[in-house]
Amino acid sequence: RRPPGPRRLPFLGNLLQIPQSKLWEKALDWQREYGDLIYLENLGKPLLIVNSYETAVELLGKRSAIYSSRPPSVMADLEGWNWLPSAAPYGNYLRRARAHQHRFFNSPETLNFLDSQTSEARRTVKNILNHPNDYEELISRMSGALIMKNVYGHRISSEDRYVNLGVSAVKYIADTDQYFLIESFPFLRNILEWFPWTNLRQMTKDARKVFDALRTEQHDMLKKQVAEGTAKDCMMTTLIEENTREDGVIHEEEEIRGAAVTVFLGGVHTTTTAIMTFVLGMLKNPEAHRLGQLEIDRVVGPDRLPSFDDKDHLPYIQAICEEALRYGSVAPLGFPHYTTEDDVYRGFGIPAGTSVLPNQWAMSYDPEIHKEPLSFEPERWLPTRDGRKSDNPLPHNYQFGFGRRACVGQKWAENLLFITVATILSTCDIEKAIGKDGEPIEPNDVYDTGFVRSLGPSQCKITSRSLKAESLLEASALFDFDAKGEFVTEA
Ligand code: HEM
Repeated sequence: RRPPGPRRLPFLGNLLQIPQSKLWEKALDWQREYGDLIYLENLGKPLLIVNSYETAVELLGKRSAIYSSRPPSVMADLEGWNWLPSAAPYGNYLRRARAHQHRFFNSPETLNFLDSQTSEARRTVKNILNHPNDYEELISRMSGALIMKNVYGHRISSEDRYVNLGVSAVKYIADTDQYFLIESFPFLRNILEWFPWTNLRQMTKDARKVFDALRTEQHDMLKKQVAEGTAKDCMMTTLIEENTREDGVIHEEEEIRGAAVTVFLGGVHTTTTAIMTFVLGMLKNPEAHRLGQLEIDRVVGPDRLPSFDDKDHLPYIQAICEEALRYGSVAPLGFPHYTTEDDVYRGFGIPAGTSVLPNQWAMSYDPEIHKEPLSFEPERWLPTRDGRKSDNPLPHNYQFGFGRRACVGQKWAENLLFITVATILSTCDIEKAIGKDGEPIEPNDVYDTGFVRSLGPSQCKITSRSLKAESLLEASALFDFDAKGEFVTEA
């Protein structure tokens, strides 16, 4: 007996009922009829959508020994990205690559990149005040610049080759959905490759070039710099230095390469969407904007900019960040997990080879859980006057995935979100723009519907709060700051 779900047709299964986009919304509709587990089959391939946090923790967390693989992908082989650890099946290669990622992103060394996050956030806010209409581009550039600096010690240029490679790579991975026929019937690949109008052969050739360049270029340059003693402090320098044996061979070199590229590909769009959602939230809810500024003024005051040391004293800012993670629901269906053994849950059989999708969007938008889910309300995450806290799981506990595949960059992303939100609120006013008719223009609330959502800019006014704020930002563009907000020199 399979878990409940819409009726399946012979051979096609649920192919005709599965929508082309926003499957997460359809799955929440289905919940009324079938409960929080929805079982589907797509041309014979089993698919399980998990709508509730509790069940996701039960299956993907507590039973992670058998729920932690990724579905095999023919397109990953064809396009040459099957070496990315985030796409790898659960096993030793993945475990070793994740250990390298954790070595840098979740060890005390994490503290080192707090400095660069503070500096880059300040620099970016200063640029936003100079070019408010470009705020989306500047926020995206900030995430990219920081990842490149932290991972490869590379300062990006305005037309950076590696950043452009990253954008193309993410697009190739996201577009693989279009090739579901090849995924379902791998033998078709041989036929379709010869059909000139599918352009498959050329497309996969171009994709391979992109992924090959990502795999080798920065890595090889870093190796050279480490050998010459000119490498900057960053994840790759740390990993290469620590893993180079006496004979010069780098232990687990493939895992180290893969670990770095996945972090680069996984970190930029996701963090950008979370920060863009914060700006949207401020436009949707001016009272939240006002309360955030009041808290910053009380805790930080007008004579300095916020730093990570202030975090524990800024509960309202933290609640704004939680709400940005909920509202943005960056990866609405997470990344697919894949079962490696048969399992039984609540009396239902879940076969080995099932793709399991945690519906992180439903966890954020289920109206049975969140009152008025379409409102941006940081108050949801604050204790009430009598000290009662919300019973709902905090978005940072589910928006970054589950179990042994959970996001390795969570702390990094949460920190960048916090310091950007705090810096913007301490120095800028964000308001709706006024249209020709004299009425405020409603912000852009429509997300792109890829497997990682993105949000374009709104027409809005971003202005400086005071001359003092401007001069503090001006000074930060000239100097770097450490995690306590003290000036430090670049050396
Ligand atoms: C708001 C920002 C972010 C969100 C919402 C997010 C979300 C996620 C989610 C949902 C997954 C899949 C987890 C699963 O399979 O259960 C994931 C995986 C991953 N994320 Fe993030 N992420 C963010 C930022 C970052 C950053 C900044 C980095 C790197 C610095 C990063 C690196 C990764 C990597 C490497 C994986 C693959 C893990 C694996 O397959 O083993 N992410 N992320």
